[in-house]
Amino acid sequence: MATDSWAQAVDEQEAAAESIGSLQLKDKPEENGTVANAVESSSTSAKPEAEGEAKSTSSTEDDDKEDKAAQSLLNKLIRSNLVNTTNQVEVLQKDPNSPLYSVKSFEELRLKPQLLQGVYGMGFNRPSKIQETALPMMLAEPPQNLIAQSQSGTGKTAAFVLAMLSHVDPNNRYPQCLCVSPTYELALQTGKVIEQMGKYYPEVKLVYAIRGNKLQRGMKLQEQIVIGTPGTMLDWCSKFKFIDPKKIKVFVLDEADVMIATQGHQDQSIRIQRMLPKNCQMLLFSATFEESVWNFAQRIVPDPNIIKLKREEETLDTIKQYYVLCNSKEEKFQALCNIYGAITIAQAMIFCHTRKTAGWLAGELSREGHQVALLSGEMQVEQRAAVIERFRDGKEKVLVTTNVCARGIDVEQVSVVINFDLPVDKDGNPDNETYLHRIGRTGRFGKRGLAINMVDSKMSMNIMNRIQEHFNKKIEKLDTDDLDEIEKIAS
Ligand SMILES: Nc1ncnc2c1ncn2[C@@H]1O[C@H](COP(=O)(O)OP(=O)(O)OP(=O)(O)O)[C@@H](O)[C@H]1O
Repeated sequence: MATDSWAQAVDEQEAAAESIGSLQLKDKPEENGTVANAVESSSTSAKPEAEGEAKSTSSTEDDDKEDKAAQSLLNKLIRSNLVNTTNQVEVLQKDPNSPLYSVKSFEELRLKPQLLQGVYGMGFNRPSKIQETALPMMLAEPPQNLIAQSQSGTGKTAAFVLAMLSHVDPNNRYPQCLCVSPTYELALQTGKVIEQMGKYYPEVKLVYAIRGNKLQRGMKLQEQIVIGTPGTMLDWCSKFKFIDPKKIKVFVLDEADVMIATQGHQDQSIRIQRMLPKNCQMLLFSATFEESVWNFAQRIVPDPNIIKLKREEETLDTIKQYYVLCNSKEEKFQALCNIYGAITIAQAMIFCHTRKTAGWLAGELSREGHQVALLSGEMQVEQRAAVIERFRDGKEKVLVTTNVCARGIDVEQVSVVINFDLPVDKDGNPDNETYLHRIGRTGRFGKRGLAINMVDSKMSMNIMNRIQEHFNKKIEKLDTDDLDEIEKIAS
C-alpha cells in the first residue's frame, strides 16, 4: 500500500466504525431458482435493526472487546475448508445401551439422491469427524435430540442443514424446520449453506425470519424451512402466527455460546422451544461449552445425546521465542527495522495493544516501503475478512493487528509473529491464552516458527517473565543492534 494512501485508509476504517451497527441486505443470498429466499424485495434497501447485531458503535473505546458474533462470522467468511482434527469425538448417548452408529461415507446415510448430489456438489467426499457420529443420530427414526460441541469449522452447520433438508416433506407447504441463529448475518450464512446443499432439491423453500423482512399480517408461510434470529422467530410463531409451531419437526439452535452472550436471546429461544410439539427433534450446536452454555442447552434439548469434539491443542514446542529490550515505541520500531534488515521474513503478523499504535506502526512500516495490511477491531467484519484474505494470498507481507481480530484466525504461512505489545488482560495481567494463540501452532501446522516480544518497560518485562514461567519455556534475549545475532535466529 502506498504511503500516501495510509492516512486515508486509516480514516476510512475509523469512519467504518460509525456505520458498523447498520446492516445492509446486500448480502442477502440471491434467488437462484432452487431454494427460494423469500425476503421481500421491498426490504432490499432497508437497514433492519437485527437483534443481537454484531457490533455496537459505543464499543469503539474498548478496542479489544471480544465480540463473539463478529468473530464467528469472520471465521465463516474466511474459512476455505474443513478444520481437521486428530482428536476423537466423545459421545454420551441418551440410552447407553442402544448401538452407536458412525458412518464413513455419505452413501451409508441413505440420503435422498438430490441431497447426496448436493453434498457431493459442495465438494464433500466424506463426513467430517463430528458428522460421522452426528449425522446417523440426527437422521435416525424416531428422531433423536442432540447437543453437539466442536470448534468452528468442523462441519456442524453442514450437518444440521443436511438433517433439516432430509426431514422436510416438500409436499407440505408449511414450515417444518426452524433454525435460530444469534445474528442476521449468521442466519444468512446458514441460509447460503441450505441453498447450496438443496440445489438439486428445488421443491424445498427457505425463508428468513429477520427484522426488516416484513410480511403481511394474517399470511401463512409456505416455506418448509425458516431461519432467523430469536426475536423475529418468536414473533412469527406467537404474535403474528405466520408459523404454526405445532407443525415443526426439527428445531435447530445454532451457535448457542454466541446466543447466550446476547441479552434476551436465551429467553426468546426457550419461549419458541416451549411452543413446539413434544416429538419435535431438538438440536443445539456450540463451538465452546462452558457451564452457562450447558445450562442453556439442557433447557432447550430434553433427553439429549451429546457429542463433543475437543479442540486441537496449541503448543509452543516448535516455536523459537525471543525478547528485545527497548525504551519507547520508536525504539521498538527501530528494532523491527533492524530485524527486517537482517533476515528475510516472508510474512509476519505484528500485534499491538491499541488500534492507535497499530495505525501508527502500519504507517511507519509503510513509509519504510513494506507492503502492510492493517486489521483493527472497528473495521466491519466484511472489511476484516477482505484484509485477511489479501494477506493470506500474499498480497501484503506484514499484517499489523490488534488482539480482537486475530482470535481464531489461522494464517498458516506466517512464520514470524511479533508482539509489539505483550498481551495483557483488562487488569493488566499477562494474557497467557492470547499469547499461546498468537504464536502457538497446532499439530496441524507443526512448522517451526519465530516469535519476537518487544519489551519497553519494567511492567512489560514483568509480564514477559510471567508468561515465560507460565509456559515453562525460555524466551531468549535478542540484541537487535547486532546483525550477526539476528541472522542466527533465522537459521
Ligand atoms: N464433510 C465435509 N467435507 C468437506 N468439507 C466440509 C464437510 N463438511 C463441511 N465442510 C466445509 O468445511 C467448512 C466448515 O464447515 P461448517 O461451516 O459446517 O462448520 P461449523 O462447525 O459449522 O463451523 P462454523 O460454526 O464456523 O460455521 C465449510 O467450508 C464447509 O463447506
